[in-house]
Amino acid sequence: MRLIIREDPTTVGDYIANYICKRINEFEPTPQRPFVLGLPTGSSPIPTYKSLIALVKEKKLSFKNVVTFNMDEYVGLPRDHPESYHTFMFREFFSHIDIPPSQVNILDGNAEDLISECKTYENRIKEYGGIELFLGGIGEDGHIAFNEPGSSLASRTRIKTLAYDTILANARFFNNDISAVPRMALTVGVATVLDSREVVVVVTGQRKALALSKAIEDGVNHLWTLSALQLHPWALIVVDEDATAELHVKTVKYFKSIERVQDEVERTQALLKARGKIAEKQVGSLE
Ligand SMILES: N[C@@H]1[C@@H](O)[C@H](O)[C@@H](COP(=O)(O)O)O[C@@H]1O
Repeated sequence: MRLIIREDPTTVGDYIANYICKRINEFEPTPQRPFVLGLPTGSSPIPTYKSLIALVKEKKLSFKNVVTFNMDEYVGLPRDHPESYHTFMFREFFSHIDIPPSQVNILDGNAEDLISECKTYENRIKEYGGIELFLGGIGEDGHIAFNEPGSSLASRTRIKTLAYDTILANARFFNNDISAVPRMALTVGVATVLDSREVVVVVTGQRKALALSKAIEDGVNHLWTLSALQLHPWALIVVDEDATAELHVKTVKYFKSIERVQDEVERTQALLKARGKIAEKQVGSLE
């Protein structure tokens, strides 16, 4: 697992957006072979979405051949409710980029048969060959998507009853009216996230600090479902300084040193590649 620390939520968003942009462009998606991207809601990914929108406007990135799968959706909230995740995603992201709406997948929390909705969602992900990169956010109790404490680490897309702490935390989006917050949600499971080829998680703010320390300094534990990322071969967590408040100083120093060494390796590789190209050109001009 890699941990990248940036100054504040804006620089975290810029880092993740550039990272995703690079991955999509390197993948060279086509209509036959789209890039499959998992996406979260919440306030934490908003700076990332803003930065991705800017990259699309600057023509550095296109979502024409990207297929998305959202992590979760409330049960019973009308689709056009201002706080449904469907409304959130179009308001904050999809309406501002060039993705065809037919390539957007969001769980339907109003489906007649919620169990079959969840099964179909898992199958649709499989039909696309799995998720290439899952971007996630976390709750204060360390939940990823809506995988509340105690969720099975082998869980799949399903109906989940929300923890009272999550209902309290999300009341801010419902005029602080706790009774207006839905009690249930549909969510991808921990195993659905772990199945993705790459997972990137955004964690910002001091209120997430305990969850971050539990997830990376303690062992794998279903009470902090983000900790399951320790089992993933390609996981990256991008955080701001505030979110590191509960980490040991040595943990922060360790991950910063890894980033420095990684940068050095990448600079050297770029230099060697550039020299190789120069050499190739010289050979070419002698021929
Ligand atoms: N189901 C969502 C999570 O997927 C999200 O990560 C979390 C964090 O929200 P915020 O970023 O606003 O703190 O909110 C909800 O619980």
